[in-house]
Amino acid sequence: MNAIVTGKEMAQADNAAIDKLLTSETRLMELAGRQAAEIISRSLHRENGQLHDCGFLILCGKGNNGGDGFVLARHLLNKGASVDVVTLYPPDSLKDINREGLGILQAYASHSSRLRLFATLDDAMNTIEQQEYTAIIDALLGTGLNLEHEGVTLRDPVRSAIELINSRSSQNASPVIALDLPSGLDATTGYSAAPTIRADMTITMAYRKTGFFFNAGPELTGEVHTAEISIPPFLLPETCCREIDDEYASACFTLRSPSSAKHTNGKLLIIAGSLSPEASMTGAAILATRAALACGTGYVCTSLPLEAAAALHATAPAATVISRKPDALEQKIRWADAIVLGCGLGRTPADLELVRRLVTSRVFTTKKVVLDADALFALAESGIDLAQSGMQDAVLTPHNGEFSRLTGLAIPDISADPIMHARVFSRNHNVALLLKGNPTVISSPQGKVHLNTSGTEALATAGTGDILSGMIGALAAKGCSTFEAASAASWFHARAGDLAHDLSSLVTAEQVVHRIPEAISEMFSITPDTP
Ligand SMILES: NC(=O)C1=CN([C@@H]2O[C@H](COP(=O)(O)OP(=O)(O)OC[C@H]3O[C@@H](n4cnc5c(N)ncnc54)[C@H](O)[C@@H]3O)[C@@H](O)[C@H]2O)[C@@H](O)CC1
Ligand SMILES: Nc1ncnc2c1ncn2[C@@H]1O[C@H](COP(=O)(O)OP(=O)(O)O)[C@@H](O)[C@H]1O
Ligand SMILES: [K+]
Repeated sequence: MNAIVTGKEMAQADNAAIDKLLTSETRLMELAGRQAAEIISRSLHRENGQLHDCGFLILCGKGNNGGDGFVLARHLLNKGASVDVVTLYPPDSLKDINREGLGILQAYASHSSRLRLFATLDDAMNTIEQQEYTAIIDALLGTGLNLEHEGVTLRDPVRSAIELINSRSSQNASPVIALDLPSGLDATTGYSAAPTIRADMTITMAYRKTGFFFNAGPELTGEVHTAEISIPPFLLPETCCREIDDEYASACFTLRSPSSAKHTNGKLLIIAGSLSPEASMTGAAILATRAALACGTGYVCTSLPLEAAAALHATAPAATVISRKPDALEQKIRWADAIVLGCGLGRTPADLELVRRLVTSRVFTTKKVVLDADALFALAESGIDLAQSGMQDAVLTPHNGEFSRLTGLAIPDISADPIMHARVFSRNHNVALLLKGNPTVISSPQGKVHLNTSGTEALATAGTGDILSGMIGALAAKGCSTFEAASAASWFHARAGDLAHDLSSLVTAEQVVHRIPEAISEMFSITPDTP
């Protein structure tokens, strides 16, 4: 799984490369600029990587991001391009490494007419206005910018440079390439300053940054390429965020062994669905049950009001049904390898009491447990502290609204930094958390965080959350921890959504369930029977 890092983690890894691997900062910067030139020439589809017919404008700030820009300028020149470089700050305000980078360019300028150096934006304006560029390169700010909140105003000369780049790009269609990240974007949170570069392409150093996935990040980075600059993954903290991929998801999925039996292939209890004279939420139980069966679970038993049993049997005949009677439930809880609690359970006092009783009983808390929907509502209402109740391996699967109710945090605060909030919640309550969204964040009590960046608005329809709960329960029943099950299931769930319909706007929860076998079997090169 690829790492996705915060600004701080990236700076720590940069420092570790320098301190522990004895890689000089100059070498890292050289690799950054050189790799960026390679990526640019590849993306322009140039033969032999030569750029003789290309012209670039590079605007450089005073930090190391600007230093990357000086190195890039040199490598673009070496490939035959013409390059205009604007330095926004006087050389004596630059750090040694960046002054050296600029010094090399100044020496180049005395030999090459293809390089023009401008000491200020004003000096460059006339030239820039008359010139068509193959691309404009933003080397103004990188991971050195930290924003307290969205919309912090930047000062000149950076502000004018960003405004110039954005307006040039909208007038002349000169594509904008951001080095490391679009200037003005906070690498960690995805907050954007006023103004922030709107890039067509971002060439990020070593690892993608968490800010690319949240807040303004997704709209501003354009296509993201990662430049390999010799900062190996072992320099990253164990707990840094990882992106779930097909390899991870399939490693978490256990195929049945030839000698297996139904009771060794995962026994899952789903306590879901409700029926009253006023309303029915039987569908939630049916979707969760069908999703669990579609994941190849050996045995699925669903507890729901018995009047609804016929409806469940009509679409999931392989599942057994039990009532909500305490004795029957307790017996099945003992039997189960994993339990899903909450989808469409209801919010009556009796439902709240059921959840309270279960999450405080040892027979339940020692199982792998998935708590979703109305179980989360009941937890919030009862104020039960899960850390106290001693859940041994549980995952909660809220969307932002449910998480807000559970934590008292405002929804905008949650969406501003979901990774941080998920991490804190998991640690404080000793449970895994799957915070739904695009992307979905999954955190473990030990501080690990996975991001599921796959999936689209195909899943933005009622019932897909019930399906996800059933899938998590299935993978947990088959052997994964709830953290692994939540991570892998969210990936397969998203894939099933992708496969459900050519037009994502028309996807229904039913179609997602139908596609689960295909989403899983394509990982194992098995052709599923068409449902
Ligand atoms: N060893 C390293 O540290 C490496 C760093 N690299 C590059 O270095 C970048 C990070 O370099 P730096 O830490 O020097 O930081 P930056 O280059 O991102 O910029 C920091 C500079 O921006 C200014 N600044 C901060 N907040 C500002 C604001 N609100 N308005 C205007 N100016 C502001 C600061 O005065 C500082 O001089 C990375 O993004 C990457 O491009 C790469 O060269 C790879 C190796
Ligand atoms: N725009 C989107 N892009 C990707 N995934 C989405 C999007 N909208 C919703 N989802 C996913 O769909 C599921 C919806 O779950 P939930 O809100 O609990 O639905 P319900 O309660 O109706 O079943 C979650 O897994 C969520 O991450
Ligand atoms: K930049």
